[in-house]
Amino acid sequence: MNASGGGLAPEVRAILDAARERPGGDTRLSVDSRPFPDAVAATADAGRVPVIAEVKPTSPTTDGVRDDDPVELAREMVGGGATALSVLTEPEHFGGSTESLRRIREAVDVPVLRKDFILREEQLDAVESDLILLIARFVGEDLPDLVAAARNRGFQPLVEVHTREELTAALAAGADIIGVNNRDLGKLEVDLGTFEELAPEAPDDVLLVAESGVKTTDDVRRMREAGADALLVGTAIMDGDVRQNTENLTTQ
Ligand SMILES: O=P(O)(O)OC[C@@H](O)[C@@H](O)c1c[nH]c2ccccc12
Repeated sequence: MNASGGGLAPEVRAILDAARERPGGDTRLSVDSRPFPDAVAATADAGRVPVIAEVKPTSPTTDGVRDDDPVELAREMVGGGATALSVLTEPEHFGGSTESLRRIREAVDVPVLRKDFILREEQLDAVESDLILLIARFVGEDLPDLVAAARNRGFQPLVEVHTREELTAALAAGADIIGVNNRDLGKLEVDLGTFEELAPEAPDDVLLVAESGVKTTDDVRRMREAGADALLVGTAIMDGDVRQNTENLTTQ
């Protein structure tokens, strides 16, 4: 299944339709990016859990909108020990903006991931970030070209997969940072077993991120035992005291 949208939840289809229309930047970016693998290694060496904390004001699977200043949320996440931040820039379904990302990246010194639904090369040029998300299912056969286009601009691509076939495609495209999304974009249901199933299939030199559905320190332990080098956590951090939530999940 690729960008045609077949087999997807209606919410996800709407997100993709909007993403297809979104313009890119006018000039090709050249980013001086903060190395994510070094940040992960430094956190692990310090005996903490590498967590990418996600600034996600809302989502199709969340009730309500969190309208605190995104920069303030980002600072609290870093204060709570986040190794990196993920910032939604999708405006219509996640309450994100490229402006939030720009301000956050200026305010913190950890690597920042741009979370959006990139489908075309020019969309990489909308705003600078350190990491950029490419979703294997949505970009289909364009994945190798987009990975190369992202790297040529200085971004570190994080390729998101959910199935064995997508993992194979990500590896063939040369991805070295791979996120396994525990959420099935067909039904929007979360199963931490997805990461457990796919992680053993990835070579050791790939940096593996467990994405979605991590709520408790038991979930953290489970994903780490299954081979997660880092965890991407949104909802469980955004819900309540952001700094405290981050601290709880980064302390092992
Ligand atoms: O809120 P959660 O369950 O902790 O999930 C975070 C993150 O993995 C999720 O927001 C996500 C994973 N892949 C995405 C792609 C686009 C937008 C959002 C996402």
